[in-house]
Amino acid sequence: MNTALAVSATGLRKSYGDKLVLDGIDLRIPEGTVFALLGPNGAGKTTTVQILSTLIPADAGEARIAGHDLGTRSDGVRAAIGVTGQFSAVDNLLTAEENLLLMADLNHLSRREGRRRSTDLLRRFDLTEAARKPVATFSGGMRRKLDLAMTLVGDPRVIFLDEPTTGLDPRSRRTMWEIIRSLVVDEGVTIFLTTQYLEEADQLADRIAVLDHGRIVAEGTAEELKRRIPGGHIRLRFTDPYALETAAGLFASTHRDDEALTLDIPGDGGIPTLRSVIDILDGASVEAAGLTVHTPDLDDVFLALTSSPAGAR
Ligand SMILES: Nc1ncnc2c1ncn2[C@@H]1O[C@H](COP(=O)(O)OP(=O)(O)OP(=O)(O)O)[C@@H](O)[C@H]1O
Repeated sequence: MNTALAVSATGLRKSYGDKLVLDGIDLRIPEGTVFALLGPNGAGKTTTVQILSTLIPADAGEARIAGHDLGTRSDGVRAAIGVTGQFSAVDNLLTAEENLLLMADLNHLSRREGRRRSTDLLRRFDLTEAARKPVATFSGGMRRKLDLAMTLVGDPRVIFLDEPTTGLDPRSRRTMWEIIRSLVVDEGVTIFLTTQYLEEADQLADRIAVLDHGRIVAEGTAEELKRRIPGGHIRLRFTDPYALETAAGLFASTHRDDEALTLDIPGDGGIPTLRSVIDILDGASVEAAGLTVHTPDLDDVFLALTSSPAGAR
């Protein structure tokens, strides 16, 4: 029954001059999930976030965020969302605590409530020790954490994270991932994430949309996307060469490895394909010792679906 949508959009379009940046974007993001908008540089990710977070108007299309219409209730949208982006709101000259208290003021929290939230968030983001230090002395990872903590002061239901881990080292990236996951699991917030990192989308997102030249060229779970492109296969393992030989004769196109006693059959890892492979083996009374499904990784998906290769950036 969990069908409430945190974000829904139809036909979002945006041009700058005669450059078409978004060419009709449709989105449906259920509450309490992580959605990743994945795309190469210039695909239109930031523009999408800017429109959905009321920073810029769309030329056409409709959207509802946390139940509020973007066109007619932008104040309601703003009250329900948090945005952390490539241009962070963190003030370098202030301390972490001062930044948080400033946010509390901007959100009209009482002094007492502001202090309480700020102490809470510093603890939760492991910034208590650094609370009284100027942000100018912070590492990139600490700064990102503070940026997200500042967004949380307003208790948003939908959080837009525009490339939240770009430039972070692997350890800081993992810390951010854990924080993002805990926001969804513990508080049921909805995360709208943009990223150029396939691994990030794979790790975090319930659903991924691939944006290219202002259009969504594919959407699904990471597994669904991986299954959509060629390169996937089902690998059968046998214990004797005779079984391998017999099995190889049963399928039209295969790749066999006589030393490893394996046979690769091209195809997706969907249930119907698996069932038909097993049925064919059963029909010929050939017994396989093991079966594994190999799907291409998201890198393959990205390269296959986007016209400007990820590696060329
Ligand atoms: N204010 C603007 N005026 C003119 N063109 C713009 C403006 N903002 C964005 N664009 C253009 O729109 C296209 C999409 O930009 P956008 O920032 O949304 O892409 P992106 O997918 O977020 O890329 P990146 O990963 O580099 O941030 C780009 O070609 C960009 O040059």
